[in-house]
Amino acid sequence: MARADLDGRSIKPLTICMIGAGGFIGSHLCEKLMAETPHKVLALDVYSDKIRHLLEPESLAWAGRIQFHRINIKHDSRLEGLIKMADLTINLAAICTPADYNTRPLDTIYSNFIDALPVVKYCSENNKRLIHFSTCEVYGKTIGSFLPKDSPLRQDPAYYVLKEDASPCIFGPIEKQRWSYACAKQLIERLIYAEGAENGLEFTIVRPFNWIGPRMDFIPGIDGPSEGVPRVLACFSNALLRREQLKLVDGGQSQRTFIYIKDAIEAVLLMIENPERANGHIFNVGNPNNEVTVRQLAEMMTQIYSKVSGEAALDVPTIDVSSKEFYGEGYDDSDKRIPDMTIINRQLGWDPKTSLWDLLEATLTYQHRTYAEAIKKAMSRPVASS
Ligand SMILES: NC(=O)c1ccc[n+]([C@@H]2O[C@H](COP(=O)([O-])OP(=O)(O)OC[C@H]3O[C@@H](n4cnc5c(N)ncnc54)[C@H](O)[C@@H]3O)[C@@H](O)[C@H]2O)c1
Ligand SMILES: O=C(O)[C@H]1O[C@H](OP(=O)(O)OP(=O)(O)OC[C@H]2O[C@@H](n3ccc(=O)[nH]c3=O)[C@H](O)[C@@H]2O)[C@H](O)[C@@H](O)[C@@H]1O
Repeated sequence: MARADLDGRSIKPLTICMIGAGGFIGSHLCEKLMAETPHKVLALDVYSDKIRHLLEPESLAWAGRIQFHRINIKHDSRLEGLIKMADLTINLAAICTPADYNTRPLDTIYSNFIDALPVVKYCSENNKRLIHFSTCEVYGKTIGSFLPKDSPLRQDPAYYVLKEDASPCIFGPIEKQRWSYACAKQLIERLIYAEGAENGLEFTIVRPFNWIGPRMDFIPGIDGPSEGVPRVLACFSNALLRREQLKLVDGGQSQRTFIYIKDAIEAVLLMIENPERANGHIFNVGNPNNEVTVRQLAEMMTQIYSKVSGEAALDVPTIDVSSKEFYGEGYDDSDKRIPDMTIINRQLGWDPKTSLWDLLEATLTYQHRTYAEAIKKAMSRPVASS
C-alpha cells in the first residue's frame, strides 16, 4: 500500500543526507527509515558502529537504500555534493555530552556552531530542505528558578513550561562554560531562522528533551574511554552494571522529562514526510508526563535493574558528589524542563506514549544483555602493575 502523509497525499521516496547518522539518534532514525519506509539514506559520520547492523550483510532487505560515507564535516569537500544529491538534509552532528561543555568549550562551540554553518549554507544555496537538531538546553533555566524558594508562583506553569514561541533563553554568566553548548545551538537556530526569513530556506528545527534508550553514548572502559563521562543514562547504567553507587550531582535535585527514543523518532518521521506542516517550525519533542528529579531517576533505575538482572541492589545505592568534583569548574545546570506540546500536537498530531518505567525497563534490559558479560570479564582481569 502506498504511504500517505497526514493530508492523505501519497509520499514519494526521498533521498536523505543524514549527518551524524552513526550516533544514538541517527542509528534509530536509520533503523526506522529502513524498516518502514522506501526512503534512501546517505549516512555521514566518522563512526559507523551503531549502524553496522544496517550496513552488513549485503543480503539485508534494504541493501542499496543506505550508503555509509565516513566523513568529518569539519574538512571534507564531499559534503556539498552529498547535500546536492539529496532531497533533504538532517543534521545531527554535534558534541553533546555535558562533561565536554565546560572542559572543551572551544570544541563544543566549533562543533555546534561553526561546523554546522556550511551545512546551512549548502542547503540554502541549493534550495534543499534542512531538518536541524538543536536542544531543549536553548531554554536554559526556567523563569521560576529566579523566584524566592517559597514563592507560590514557582508552582504556576507560566513560570516553568517551555514554549517554542514564547519562552526566553536564560543562560548563566560566561564563566559558567556549561552554557557554551546551549549558546552555540541558539545562534545556529537564529541563523537558520534568518536564512528562512531572508533567503527562503525550508527548515525545521528540533529541540529534543532528554531522549533516551538503547545505544545511547557508551559504557566507559567497554565501548568508550575508561575516563569518559557520558550522559546520565549511561553513567547510571555503568554504575549499576559494575555494582557501584550512582553519583548524584549536587544532590540530584534537577528535574528532567525523559522520552523513549522510539516515541521521539515517530515525531521525526512525521516531520520528514509532512514538509508542508513542518517547514518553518521549531518543535519541542519530549514527554511532559515523564518528569522526575535525577535522584528519583537513580532510584527507579536501581529498582528496575535489580528486577532485570536478578541481582539485589546495593544497601546504599547512591552517593552525593559536588558538580565541581564531577564535571570540574564552570558547570551549571538547567533546573527543570517541561516541554509545551501545543505546536507539535497542532502541526503533526503527535504525542509521546511510553511511560518512564516502561522505557527504563526496555533500556536496562538492553544494557544488561549487551554489557553484563563484558563488564564481568573486564572486572575480573588483573589490574596491570606499573
Ligand atoms: N539525545 C538527546 O536527548 C539529545 C537532546 C538534545 C539535543 N540532541 C541533539 O541531537 C543531535 C544528535 O544527538 P545524539 O544523542 O544522537 O548524539 P551522538 O553523539 O550519539 O551523535 C552525534 C553523531 O555526530 C557525529 N559527529 C559529530 N561531529 C561530527 C563531524 N564533525 N563530522 C561527522 N560526524 C560528526 C558523531 O560521531 C556522532 O555519531 C545532536 O545535535 C544533539 O545536540 C540530542
Ligand atoms: O538530552 C537533552 O535534552 C540535552 O540535555 C543534556 O543535558 P543534561 O540533561 O543536563 O545531561 P545529562 O547527562 O543527561 O544529565 C542530566 C542530569 O543528571 C545529572 N547527573 C549526570 C550524570 C551522573 O552520573 N549523575 C548526575 O547526577 C546532571 O548533573 C544533570 O542534572 C545534554 O546537554 C544533551 O544531550 C542534550 O542537548
